[in-house]
Amino acid sequence: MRTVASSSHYEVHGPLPNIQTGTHQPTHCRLLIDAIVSSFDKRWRKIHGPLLESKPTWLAPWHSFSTRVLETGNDISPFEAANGKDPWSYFETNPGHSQLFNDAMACDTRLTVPAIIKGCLEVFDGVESLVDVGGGTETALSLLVKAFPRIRGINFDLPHVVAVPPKSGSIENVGGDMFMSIPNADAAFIMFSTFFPFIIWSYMINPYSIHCKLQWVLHDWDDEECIKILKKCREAIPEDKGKVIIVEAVLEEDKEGNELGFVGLMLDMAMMAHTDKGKERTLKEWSYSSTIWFYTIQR
Ligand SMILES: C[S@@+](CC[C@H](N)C(=O)[O-])C[C@H]1O[C@@H](n2cnc3c(N)ncnc32)[C@H](O)[C@@H]1O
Repeated sequence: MRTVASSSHYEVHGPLPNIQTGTHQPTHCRLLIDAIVSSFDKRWRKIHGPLLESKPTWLAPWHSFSTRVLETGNDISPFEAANGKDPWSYFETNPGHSQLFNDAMACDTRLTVPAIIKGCLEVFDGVESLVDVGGGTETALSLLVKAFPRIRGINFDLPHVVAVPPKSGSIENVGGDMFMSIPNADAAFIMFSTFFPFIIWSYMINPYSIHCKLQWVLHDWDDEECIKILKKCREAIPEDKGKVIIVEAVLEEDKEGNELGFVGLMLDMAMMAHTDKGKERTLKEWSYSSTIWFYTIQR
């Protein structure tokens, strides 16, 4: 077992069996986030998630949720059925709601990125430039660049998201569509804000040069769409080195009574309500890739 982090806040467990990678030995560390969880109640009041979740726009999809579940071949998400557009198009024409969504994402990010920095420090070894794919309003990158001042950060998101005034002068903001093209960088990061448990996948091409980051983005999309996004990430990073870091929730199978199992299921339902084909995935579903270096961080 390789120890990634050990402190009073984090407990490191051994590797999971049956996870194979190509050339690199997988590392699996479970980190207990006591500090964050214990302060959660206090922070909750400052978290924008409940504000977002209680908005009529966000609540309406749940009223047609059963139709989505019961009717096969129903490809329009309850969000689109209720609001006439998919969330990303809706946000484009509703700046107030867009800001609320981005603030909610940023709140989650402020909880999880410090845990990533503390628990998975070596993932960022040797990283010189990092593009945060679907990075929202640059919260994750601000924290990462502060922790690793050598990193040149590129925050990449839809044009209307990066059009809001940047938080930090040190991060480059680029607007675009990740299905078309992703700005070149040493590393890409994909994260779609959510609560624990989450998983960091580090697609290893070269262990010392990280090139792409995706944080909580892939759970918005089905497998085919994820493959398209990942191919664009591959094009964005240098051929001979670099990696894509993916931060996502992981559903746990066969864990009856797991107190946080319900959180994953709740997120899975939220994806069903708010996105066309998004879903949370189990460890088995994430394990299809052949060369993975990964960590899970879990309460
Ligand atoms: C759930 S948010 C995650 C934000 C951020 N990664 C975080 O963890 O807080 C998903 C992000 O993907 C962005 N997004 C959706 N479709 C996109 C596209 N086609 N190209 C680029 N970004 C996109 C959204 O605007 C949003 O900021």
